[in-house]
Amino acid sequence: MESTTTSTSRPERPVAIVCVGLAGAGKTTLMQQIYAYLHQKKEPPYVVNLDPAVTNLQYQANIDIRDSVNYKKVMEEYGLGPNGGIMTSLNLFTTKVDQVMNILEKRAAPDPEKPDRKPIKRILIDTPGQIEVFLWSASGSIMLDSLASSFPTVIAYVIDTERTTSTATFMSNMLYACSILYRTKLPMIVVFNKTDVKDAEFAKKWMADYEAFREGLTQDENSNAFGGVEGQGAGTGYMGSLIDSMSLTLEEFYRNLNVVSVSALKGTGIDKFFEAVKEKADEFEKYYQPELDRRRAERDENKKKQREKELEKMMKGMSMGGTASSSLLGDTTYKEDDDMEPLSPDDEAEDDFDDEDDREGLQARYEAAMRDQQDSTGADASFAKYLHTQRD
Ligand SMILES: Nc1nc2c(ncn2[C@@H]2O[C@H](COP(=O)(O)OP(=O)(O)OP(=O)(O)O)[C@@H](O)[C@H]2O)c(=O)[nH]1
Repeated sequence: MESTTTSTSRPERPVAIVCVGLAGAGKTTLMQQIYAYLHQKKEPPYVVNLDPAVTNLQYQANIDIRDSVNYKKVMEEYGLGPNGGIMTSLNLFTTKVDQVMNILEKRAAPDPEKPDRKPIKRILIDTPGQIEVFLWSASGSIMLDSLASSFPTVIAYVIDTERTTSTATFMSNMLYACSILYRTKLPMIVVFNKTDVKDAEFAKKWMADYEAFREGLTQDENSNAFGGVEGQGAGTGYMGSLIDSMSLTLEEFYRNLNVVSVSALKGTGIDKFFEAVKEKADEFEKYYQPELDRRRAERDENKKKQREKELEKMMKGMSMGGTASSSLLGDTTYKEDDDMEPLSPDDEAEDDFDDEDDREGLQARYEAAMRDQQDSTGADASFAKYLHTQRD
């Protein structure tokens, strides 16, 4: 990957690790293992649990969505099913995202009042197993955007290795990972978990060598894994040729991933996991941060233009031409350290406007995220429709 912009040098920031994966892949067990590992190294992480439906957390979360939202009550009150309940709970929690970010930012910096307390180095985020509810919802976007705007953020996509041994399930998992990458635009680590039950070497080989994957595919076709008539291979052959071409298409995607094998249960592979986190966090600073900065500058510029337009409209409404009105203003430039006059009642009104602006900020981010969802591809649009039915 070539970087076009150089990242500005920043003080070292904690890395946020967001654990995502299908239900039962082992996210919570991995979080628990990482938590124990970091405590042992005397570098305790800051932990955020975003799974409102989890019943038994094996680690101590610093911020827990369940403290703010009662998922069961949300389901009852809004007459929702489990997925709708999780999504609504996340939406409700998102209204607190600014508070959460404030806390994280405070904990990431040294506290002069508590010189013994070391700034955190890692933030761990556990997410619901209903992966789409988190990643494809407005609240998921807001949370990830907020995290990535303050910290290098890495996605750890956890896979149950034992359940991905056929070429078809493997490909489904990789396509899922690919869609997460497109959705989040964040660096990703693929974590093959449960390697105490099934070694992940076969999967790593499939990702590194197309011929090896092709061989696995032929074996699956010959063993009738795609539902053809016994002894006659893979039915129409459609599945086999689709998986084959997908594998070629994904070669570029595989090249930019870090892949690690762990057993969250036994605690193996955790060192390698942290090496991958370090690599991806560096990649974030080098390649993703400049892009984020560029997008932020573009957004600010658009906002400024919009304000200028509104101002011009307002001036026209007051029958004051742009030039005439600007000539009524002195050419004083205010600086941050200029002495401030006491606030007049008018100024106070303006201050209220700023507060209002802040409140509208969250609303605007919701709307932008929703728009984003609807502006996407056809599949995305049908998903948005699904989400609407969930909300209704
Ligand atoms: N053998 C083995 N079992 C594991 C491993 N990691 C997790 N498990 C088991 O897999 C099951 C699911 O683990 P969880 O950590 O709850 O999975 P999750 O992804 O958080 O599940 P959801 O909360 O439903 O999304 C549990 O029974 C774990 O004990 C592993 O490395 N090896």
